[in-house]
Amino acid sequence: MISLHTAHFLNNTPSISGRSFGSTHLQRRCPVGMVRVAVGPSFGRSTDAVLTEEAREGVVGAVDLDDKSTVTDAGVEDMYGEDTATEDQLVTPWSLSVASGYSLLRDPHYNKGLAFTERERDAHYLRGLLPPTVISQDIQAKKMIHNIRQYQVPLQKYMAMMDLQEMNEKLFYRLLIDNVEELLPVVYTPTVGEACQKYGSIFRRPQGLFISLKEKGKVLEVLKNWPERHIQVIVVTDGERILGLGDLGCQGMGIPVGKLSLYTALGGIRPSACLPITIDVGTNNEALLNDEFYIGLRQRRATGQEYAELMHEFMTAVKQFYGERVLIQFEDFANHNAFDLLAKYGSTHLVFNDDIQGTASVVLAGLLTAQKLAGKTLADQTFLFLGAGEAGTGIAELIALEISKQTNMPLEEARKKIWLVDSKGLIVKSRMESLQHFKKPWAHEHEPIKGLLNAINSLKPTVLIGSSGVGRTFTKEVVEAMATYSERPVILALSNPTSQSECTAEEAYTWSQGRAIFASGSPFPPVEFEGKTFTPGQANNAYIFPGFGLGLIMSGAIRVHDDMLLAASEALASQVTEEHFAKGLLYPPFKTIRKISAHIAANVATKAYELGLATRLPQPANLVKYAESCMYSPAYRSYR
Ligand SMILES: NC(=O)C1=CN([C@@H]2O[C@H](COP(=O)(O)OP(=O)(O)OC[C@H]3O[C@@H](n4cnc5c(N)ncnc54)[C@H](OP(=O)(O)O)[C@@H]3O)[C@@H](O)[C@H]2O)C=CC1
Ligand SMILES: CC(=O)C(=O)O
Ligand SMILES: [Mg+2]
Repeated sequence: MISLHTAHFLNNTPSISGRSFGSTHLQRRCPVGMVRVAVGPSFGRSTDAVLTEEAREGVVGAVDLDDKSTVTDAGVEDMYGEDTATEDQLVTPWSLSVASGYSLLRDPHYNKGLAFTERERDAHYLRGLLPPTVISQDIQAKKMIHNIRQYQVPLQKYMAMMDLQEMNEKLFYRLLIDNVEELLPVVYTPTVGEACQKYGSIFRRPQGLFISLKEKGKVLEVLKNWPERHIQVIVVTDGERILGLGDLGCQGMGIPVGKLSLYTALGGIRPSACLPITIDVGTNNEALLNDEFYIGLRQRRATGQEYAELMHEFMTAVKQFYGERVLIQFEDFANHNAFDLLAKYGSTHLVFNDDIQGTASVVLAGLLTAQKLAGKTLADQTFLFLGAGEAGTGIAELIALEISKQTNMPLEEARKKIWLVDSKGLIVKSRMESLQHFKKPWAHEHEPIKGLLNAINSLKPTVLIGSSGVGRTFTKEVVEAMATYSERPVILALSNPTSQSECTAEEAYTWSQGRAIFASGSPFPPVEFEGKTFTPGQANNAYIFPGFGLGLIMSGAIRVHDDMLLAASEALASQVTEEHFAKGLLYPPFKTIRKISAHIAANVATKAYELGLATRLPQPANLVKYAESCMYSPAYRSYR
């Protein structure tokens, strides 16, 4: 029923390079068994297919590989033997190596839907598979955004966007790039948080790679299952601290997927170079363990050596398979692993912890702007954090580094301007023995204090930063106290998603009588107060990581250095114009994010060259232009 051909189909195939998932997979895993086969009309007559070793050996009962007489122009029904095989018989999962016809329409990377031209419809066996009309990507984008706006429920918008990503990748990115301010809250915080919570229920098709304890000893094999070889950025989570929502186990996958879609839309990294990964070592979330729709391992989290061994195997396999220059972004790990992973792999791999380093860089950028708005230098301010974990201590350290650079003050001295409160109260010297290592630099001489308000009244901070993951902790009393000690208090409610935000924009402005300089991790709409409109900024690492990653990739950097974070902050702050200042904005609007990312990338790359960490030589003359020229475009390509 299937006849084997070789040379004929080599000459006759459409020349789009093969990218369909299963086929590249089979080609890589079964190079010996790869032969070309002619397949029936429903899959396009000139497509290449890949035949596995098993198929050649005749494991598909209904397929006679040696019978050359049965392929006809009329086609052969049940050619894969799926209908006739009984449930316990083996069936070969056929796949095509060159997308054409029906499979082309189902390949999100190449699909253009109704935008396929008449010529392409002829050349690629699409006749009849599409209705007659041909429309432009502009019209497609207009229709899609109109449809998405019809949904009232954010999660429905999220699902519509995910469906689009799986159907037509270029249209997805076109929509996201053109409507970034509207769609960022859909594909990213806050909606991505709800999507992760409900991931099991809304799960349709797997995205990214899942590496669980079951794959221990086989991680390299798992990486080989991914259809792309030229990976430049991996975002990896183990799902233990998803935004401020806690342990969501395997369902944390929504975060790497979302972050990587921003890498492409905001930073211009090609989608095929991005790989989302979730490491599943179990979950301690009882509700998920008892949820019949839960998609992850049903066991409590592995810790200690078992955890470290899987992570080490993963890190080793990634470097072995993708090389020294693949960027591994750690995302939403719990702090008891995050700091150790960064320290352990920082000197051997190109690693970046977004929650520690990306957040630090974005907040520092906002503070550099705020120092102009408030008319004070960083060294003039007193900083108080609610939350002393990854975000809190990461930001604190970068502020101290910047103060030290600005004033030549020793780092130790600069740190004394910064205070942190954790779940047990103010971090002070007398708690030193019991403190986790990342809190120790912040244990200053002071009497113990319980409660944020007491800490504010004692320390009289001018900058208050929320990074505890606990919502509604900046109460009216807290904001009013901040406004008592400073004419222009800086209040940053960083915790995500919106439900965990320390306060709303409206609360910050009204309780401070319009004097607060405010930004939040998740977006809030503008606020009217006493006839004036206040536009809150979004202090979110999404401003930094896409451009930061682009800078590393385009310079071929092999390690991340703190000075690169400072360089990224300066680049972001430099994009805030007088017009933005006038509106009290700490950050430039997201709608110019690609330009912002190009500047961040250029500054980061410059630093990589200065530090001797860049391997792409010679250094391009104009790094901003070079960054722009590297960026992915969602415009459709013409297929020959
Ligand atoms: N806007 C942005 O770009 C980013 C925002 N975030 C957000 O920041 C939040 C925290 O993230 P991260 O730092 O990684 O989390 P961590 O778990 O590392 O840190 C949380 C910290 O908050 C403290 N904490 C918890 N509850 C309270 C409480 N009731 N009162 C005082 N302190 C408390 C914890 O105290 P203890 O140490 O005693 O347990 C810990 O120090 C999350 O909501 C996350 O979404 C994170 C990264 C980027
Ligand atoms: C923004 C982000 O990285 C977080 O909330 O974890
Ligand atoms: Mg994060």
